[in-house]
Amino acid sequence: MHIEIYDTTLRDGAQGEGVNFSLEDKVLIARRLDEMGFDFIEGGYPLSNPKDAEFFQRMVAEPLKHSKVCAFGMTRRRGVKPADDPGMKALMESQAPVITIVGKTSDFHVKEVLRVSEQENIDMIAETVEYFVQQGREVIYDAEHFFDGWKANAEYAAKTIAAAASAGAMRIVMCDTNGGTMPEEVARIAGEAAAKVDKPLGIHTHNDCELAVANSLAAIDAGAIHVQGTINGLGERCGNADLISVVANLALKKQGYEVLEQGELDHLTELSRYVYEIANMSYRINQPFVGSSAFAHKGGMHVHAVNRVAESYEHIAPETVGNERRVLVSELSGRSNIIAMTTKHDIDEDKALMDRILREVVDKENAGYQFESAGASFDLLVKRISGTYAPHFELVKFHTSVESRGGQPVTEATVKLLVDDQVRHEVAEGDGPVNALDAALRKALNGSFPNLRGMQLVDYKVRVINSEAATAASVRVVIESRDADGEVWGTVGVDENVIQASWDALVDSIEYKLCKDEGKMA
Ligand SMILES: CC(=O)SCCNC(=O)CCNC(=O)[C@H](O)C(C)(C)COP(=O)(O)OP(=O)(O)OC[C@H]1O[C@@H](n2cnc3c(N)ncnc32)[C@H](O)[C@@H]1OP(=O)(O)O
Ligand SMILES: CC(=O)C(=O)O
Repeated sequence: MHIEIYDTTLRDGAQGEGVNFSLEDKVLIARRLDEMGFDFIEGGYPLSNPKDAEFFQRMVAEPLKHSKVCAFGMTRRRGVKPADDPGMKALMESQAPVITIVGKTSDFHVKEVLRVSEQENIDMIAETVEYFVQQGREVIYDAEHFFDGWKANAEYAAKTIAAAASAGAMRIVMCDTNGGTMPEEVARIAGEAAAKVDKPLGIHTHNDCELAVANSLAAIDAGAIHVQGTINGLGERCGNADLISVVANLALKKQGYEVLEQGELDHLTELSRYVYEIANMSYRINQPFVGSSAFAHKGGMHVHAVNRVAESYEHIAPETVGNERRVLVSELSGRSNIIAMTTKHDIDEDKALMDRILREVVDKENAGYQFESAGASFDLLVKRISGTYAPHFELVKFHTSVESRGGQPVTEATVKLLVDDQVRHEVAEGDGPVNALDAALRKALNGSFPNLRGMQLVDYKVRVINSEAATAASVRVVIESRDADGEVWGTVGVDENVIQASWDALVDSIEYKLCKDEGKMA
C-alpha cells in the first residue's frame, strides 16, 4: 500500500528554535523533496508573513513536477464568515491546490483557549473546510490535540472530525500536538477514530517523549495512510517526527508499504545533510540511518566481526540509505580496527606491526589524543611506526607574541625551519597566535611546496582534557583542513601548552597534505 508522505519542514520545521529559512532556502528544499517523490509539501502559513506568501507565488510561477503544494492555516476566526476572514483570503491567494486547515479537537482548548462554544468550534471547522472545497481546493484537516482531546472527551472529539469529514476534507490527520501520547494509545485511538469517519486518516506527531517516529508507525499500522513530519525532525520544542526515519522504517522494516519514488531511498543521507546545510545547522552524528556514526564501528570486537560479516553489527547495509560504514580508531580498538584502517598503507597484515600501532594509539589516547576526528594524524602515526615517514621540514624554533597597539591586539609569529638543509626564517601577523603561526609556516614553506597554497584551515577546536588536574591540565587541539578539491582531513595535537598543541596539529596537517600530494597516503 502507498503511504502518503507529507513534509512540513517549511512550516512546522520552521517553528523549531534556531531555524529560519529564507525564501530561496524554501524553494531549494521544496525542489529537492519534489525530485525525491514526496507526495505533499507544506510550504508555509501565508497569513503569517510575506515570505511564506511569496513562496506560493514562486510555486505558481515555477511549478513542482510531482509533489502537491499545501498552504497551511487555521479555521475561520470566531463570529466571522469564511469569505471575510483574512486567513481564508491569504490561503485563497496562495493558489495552492491543497489547503491544510488546523482546527480544535479538544473541548478543553475550545473552552479555555479559543473561548467559544463547542457548537461554534464545530461550525468554524465545517464552514472553513466547506468554503475551500467549494472553491475547488483539496482540503487536509489537521485535528490539533487529537489524542489529548479524544482521551478527555471522545464524543466531542469525534464530532469535530466528523464535521471536517462531512464538509469534504479528503484526509483527517490525527495530531499529537503536545507529543505526550504513547504508541499503544495512538494505535487504540486511531482504531476508534477510523470507525467514526469514512475518510482516510493521517498522523502528525511531535517528539516530546522521543516517540514521534514510533507513534507515526503505530498509527500507520492501525490504518492511517498519510504521515506528516519534517526532515531531520526539525520543529517546535523537541521537534516533529523525522521523516527520514519514518520513510526508512516503512520501506525497510515494515512489510507492504510503498513510499516515495522508486530508487530514492539511497538519497536519504544526502537529503538529510542538504537540509542541515541550508538550515545552517550541524548534523547529528548519531541520527539513525543517516548520521555519520550510524554505521561507525569503534569497539574492537565489533570491528573484528564486521570485517568478517558486515551484518553482524549492522541492521541494514549503509548504502541502502546512502550512508557509509566507518571504522574508528581509539583506545577501545583491537587489531581488527588497525587492520581496517591501514589497508590504504600498503603494509602487510604484520601482527607485530599492528600491535605496535595499536599500543601507540592506546597510549596516545590515554594521554588525551583522539583519533576519531583526526584520521590524518593517525595515518602519519602509522607511517612513523612502519618506518615510511620522512618529514618535509624540521623545526628550529617558533615564537608567538600578542601585544596591544593603539588599543588593538596585534599577534605575530616567527618560525625558523630547516627545509632541504636550508634555513627559512619568516615572520607573519595573524588574527591570533595559531593563525599567525600558520601564516609564518606557509611563508617559510611555500617556496619549496607551492601546492600548500591550495589548502586552508577550516576549523579549530580546543578542549581541556584533564581539568581536575588544575594547573597541569592538558589541552587537545583538533584542526580541520580542506584542499582545493574539497577533501577534508583532521589532525590532533595535545600538550599542556595550547600553542604547542596547535603547532603539532598544524604540522601534521601540512605533512599530511605534502605526503598526500606525493601519492604517499593512497
Ligand atoms: C499546532 C500548530 O503548530 S498550529 C500553527 C502554529 N503556528 C504559528 O502560530 C505560526 C504562525 N502564526 C502567526 O503568524 C500568527 O500567530 C497568526 C498570523 C496566525 C495570528 O496572529 P494574531 O492574529 O496576532 O493572533 P495570535 O497569534 O496572538 O493568537 C492566535 C489567535 O488565533 C485564535 N486561534 C487559535 N487557533 C485557532 C483556530 N484553530 N481557529 C480559529 N482561531 C484560532 C486564538 O484564539 C487567537 O485569537 P484571539 O486573540 O482572538 O483569542
Ligand atoms: C497541526 C500541527 O502542527 C500540530 O497539531 O502539531
